[in-house]
Amino acid sequence: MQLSLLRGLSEASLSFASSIGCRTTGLPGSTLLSASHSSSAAMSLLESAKKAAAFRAVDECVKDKDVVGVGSGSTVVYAVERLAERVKTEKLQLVCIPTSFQARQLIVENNLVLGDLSLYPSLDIAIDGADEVDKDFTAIKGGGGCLTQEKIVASCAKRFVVIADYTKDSQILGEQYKKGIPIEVIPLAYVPVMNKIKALYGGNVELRMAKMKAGPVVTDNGNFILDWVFLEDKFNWESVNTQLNLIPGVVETGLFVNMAERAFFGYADGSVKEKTCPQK
Ligand SMILES: O=C(CO)[C@H](O)[C@H](O)COP(=O)(O)O
Repeated sequence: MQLSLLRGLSEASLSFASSIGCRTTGLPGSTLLSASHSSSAAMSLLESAKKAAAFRAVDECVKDKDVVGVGSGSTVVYAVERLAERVKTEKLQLVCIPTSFQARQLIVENNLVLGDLSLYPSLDIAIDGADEVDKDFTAIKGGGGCLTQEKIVASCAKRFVVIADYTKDSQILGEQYKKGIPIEVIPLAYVPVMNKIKALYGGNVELRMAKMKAGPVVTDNGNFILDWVFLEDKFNWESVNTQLNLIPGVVETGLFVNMAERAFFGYADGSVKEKTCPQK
């Protein structure tokens, strides 16, 4: 099946499912059933793609005695699953460094050895998901709000490897991921930071709101997240990242520039597109 068709199927069924979620009365049961079936079919296609990327990356990039940075998000769940399988079957000795509360839980639940940056400040490899990766290997991260710890851990690793499904593989940032650049901020500074970003670069900046709690999302570090939806497509991301980090109150940005060495993009049929950064 063509990729665009797969993506269309996935998006159409997901948006249809969410639209009927608001008005389920009056729809015949069979319509609901088929909508939820096509929605879960699209979901499982994406899950297969994530799993393929994660398994391939762990198999190709992790070796015995590595200190491994464990990223956050739904794709990383499969990477941890594969790490645990390899530890069991191949008796690998690994130490895993988490990038979030979620990653820590995954490491512990999968009986992997948990470390931290004070004990292991130098990592062999960090494996993490991404919201989008452009042709220059610049990545947007932080869709799950864990960008600061993710960037710290990745910066301590000799190799930073991205795992993602095919929908994250773009020519330019913003081509597919429309939610903007996540930026972690100290809570008291969020309005001045929003105003400064808009004055510098235009676009729209929003405070990320929680879904199951009143008020904003609070990060693992006790901070807020801004999402900057940019309008231009010709930014020099290295310079933007530097400038954003100079705004007082900004903790870190979700722009990962010159960090990833390899990217593994999985497809629903189990195949994986591997890319290596030419600059690395
Ligand atoms: O940066 C992240 C969390 O802060 C995630 O890695 C990113 O959002 C991708 O997540 P997923 O694997 O669920 O698509």
